[in-house]
Amino acid sequence: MGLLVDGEWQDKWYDTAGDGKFRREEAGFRDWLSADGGPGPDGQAGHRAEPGRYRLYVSYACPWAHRTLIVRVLKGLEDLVPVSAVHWRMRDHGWTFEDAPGVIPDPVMGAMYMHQLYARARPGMTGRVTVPLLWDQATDTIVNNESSEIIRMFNTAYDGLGAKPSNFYPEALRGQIDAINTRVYRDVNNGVYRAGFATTQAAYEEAVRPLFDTLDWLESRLAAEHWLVGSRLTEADIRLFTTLVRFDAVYHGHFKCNLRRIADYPALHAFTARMMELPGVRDTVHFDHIKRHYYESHPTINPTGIVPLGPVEMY
Ligand SMILES: N[C@@H](CCC(=O)N[C@@H](CS)C(=O)NCC(=O)O)C(=O)O
Repeated sequence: MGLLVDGEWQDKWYDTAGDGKFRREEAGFRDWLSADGGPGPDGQAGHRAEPGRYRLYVSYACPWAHRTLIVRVLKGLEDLVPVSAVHWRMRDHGWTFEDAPGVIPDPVMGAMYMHQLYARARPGMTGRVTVPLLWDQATDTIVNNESSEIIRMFNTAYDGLGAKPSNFYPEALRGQIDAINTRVYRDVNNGVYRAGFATTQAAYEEAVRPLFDTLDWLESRLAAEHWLVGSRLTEADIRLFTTLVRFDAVYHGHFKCNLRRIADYPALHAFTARMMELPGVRDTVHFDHIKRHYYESHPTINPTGIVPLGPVEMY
């Protein structure tokens, strides 16, 4: 675990000094991919969608990267946007392309470490080296490394190039989707990390209580409806799913989010199973990478690196 400082890699754990709270850094690359190469919704610099031009870099362990893999498969972009996948273990050198089952090497520069791609895109940069990221092979740089934006780009950018017509962020539902996303991001997606990486009892409890309040609230919504918004699959469901599917396997134990399991919530459990059955989604879920990543990458939380055998029942 580490970051780039003035273009040089430094091995450094998250800084929670002071109040013991984990704070996620803002993503640093925010250009936009669009059908015509025009600017993004807030005027971001545009890159034109073309078959094979962009490469998506993911970790199968990572819930943020997982969002992008799901939208990629649901939109039928597998041949249009190829993928590289890092090794599950993230230690002294951060994400690596060390050879192992499931790893898909980097063809752009034959990188061994993900930080080499960041330093190539922005020489001298200071910041964390995260997945997912979208690489533009034509301009040899990173387009974007913020998953919530990459899924919005994938949702429409390839519609004229053979993508499936589904729309996961329809105009009429945006207000409701945004409202759900805000709460789910704060209390659930990022909430599990705020619990797991907290270094004081108070910071941990401050994350765990709203996490379970929000899971209770989601349980009641999903007991009444199959999907979170508008009786149809939207990005709000995809964003919730990637945390729920990891919950009982890692967040419950490793991150101490153990007031309840997802298996104890009938509607959340059924929702997760339903998401798994969507065409192509099961193939995006790699429990081996998920479990080994968390238990092997965080020595301050799990010094032995032992990966628990359970839970027996998965989806
Ligand atoms: N805002 C980013 C967050 C991505 C992120 O934090 N990814 C984690 C893996 S799950 C990572 O690469 N962490 C490396 C680090 O923090 O140094 C997104 O949603 O795309």
